[in-house]
Amino acid sequence: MDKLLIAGGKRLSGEITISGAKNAALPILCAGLLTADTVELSNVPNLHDVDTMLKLLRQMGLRAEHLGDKVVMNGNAIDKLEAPYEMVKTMRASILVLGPLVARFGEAKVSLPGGCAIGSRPVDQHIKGLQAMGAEISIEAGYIHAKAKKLKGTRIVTDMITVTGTENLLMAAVLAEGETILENAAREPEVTDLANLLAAMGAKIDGIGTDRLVVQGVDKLHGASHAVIADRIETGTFLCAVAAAGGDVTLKNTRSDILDVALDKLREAGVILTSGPDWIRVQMAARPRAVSFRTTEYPGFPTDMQAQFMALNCIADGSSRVTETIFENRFMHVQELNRLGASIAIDGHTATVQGVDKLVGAPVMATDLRASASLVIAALAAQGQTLIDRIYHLDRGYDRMEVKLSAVGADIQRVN
Ligand SMILES: CC(=O)N[C@H]1[C@@H](OP(=O)(O)OP(=O)(O)OC[C@H]2O[C@@H](n3ccc(=O)[nH]c3=O)[C@H](O)[C@@H]2O)O[C@H](CO)[C@@H](O)[C@@H]1O
Ligand SMILES: C=C(OP(=O)(O)O)C(=O)O
Repeated sequence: MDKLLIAGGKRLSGEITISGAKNAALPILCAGLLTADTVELSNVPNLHDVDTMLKLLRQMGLRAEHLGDKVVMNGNAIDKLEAPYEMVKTMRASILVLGPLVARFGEAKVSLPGGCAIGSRPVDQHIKGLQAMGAEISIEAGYIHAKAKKLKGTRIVTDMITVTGTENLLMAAVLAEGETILENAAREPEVTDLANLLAAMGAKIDGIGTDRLVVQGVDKLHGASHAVIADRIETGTFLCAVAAAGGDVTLKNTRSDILDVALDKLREAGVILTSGPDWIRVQMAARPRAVSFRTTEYPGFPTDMQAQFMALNCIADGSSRVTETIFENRFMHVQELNRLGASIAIDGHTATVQGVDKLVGAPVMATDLRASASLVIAALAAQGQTLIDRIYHLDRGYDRMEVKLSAVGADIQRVN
């Protein structure tokens, strides 16, 4: 099993090119199920989750070629309307085939994802929305069976803001009969990216980028070309890495306007940031100042950046409070950070971090995707060597992270 070996204390300097967003690419690949025509994608990140999604879609009959950052897919021969447990258990985003399959083929059988390291993560809102659109849904032997001759547009108010729930219902609504209104919709840039692709495929969607999506169903969608939006979480992760290790790095092929709150927090921590339309430069020469925050839905502070900022707070001057409001169990990195010498105490949904002068390398274990990223950041700032085990979590969502970090001077290697 691969591990990362990091010798900390190196300043980072140079350029890193940011990949396309995992959380946009995954729903966008599922949108290939919605048409018999060809959809051409660029800026697709090279990630395990993308490979898993392509494997799932291919076994449904989608033809997909994947070369570099390009995917060309065609859905004119879909013949298996099922997402098996073996795949769904390795990637929760597999649930995103549910809406497109029911909308285009009137039927789907998708394994229930179950909980994961960060929370119980039910999909009741996906089911509630499809039922409101007329789908008959039963749960049997761990599978969601959904059937609808033709989905019918309606007004859906989800109980909470859900990212993949909004995406699933949006992909269902574009081929439903009549008007669907999605109230309380997620506004994450990845939802907007999916909506923009659907519009390019002929979907009629008003309110893109807002919390009220109004969709007029069409009989069919056609092919389109689309470049996946930059990964704001990969961007934020490298920004935190430079903030923690010190240095001067320019991130290319990314955007600052989809990371506003995280950038404000970095400035509060003492980081110098400058940006242009497709780049962000990060400079850090001092010890970071501690910053407190609460995770919330976009455009608030992203839960997917919580662990990385926690790592930064570990070596900051002062104490901070970090409150996680989206997932009930997203503090698994705390015990591992404490193994490196951090001083973090958890009380319910809030972690209090007392900044320490130094972290010292140790063997640690990655528990989920962003927890892994936080350990990499802490290891880059720590004295001595850190060995991070179970980095298959990291590979789910980061495109060659160790290669990108080595190129800016980090001492990081992948070992068995
Ligand atoms: C592939 C993808 O895009 N993953 C992202 C997506 O996950 P995901 O879409 O799974 O997260 P949601 O936005 O759905 O979850 C938000 C909250 O709503 C709850 N909930 C959600 C749906 C539902 O039917 N019932 C329910 O109770 C969840 O348990 C959680 O507490 O958004 C999360 C929140 O920004 C991010 O951390 C993930 O990186
Ligand atoms: C939680 C995440 O992803 P997923 O929803 O795929 O588990 C994430 O990207 O941080």
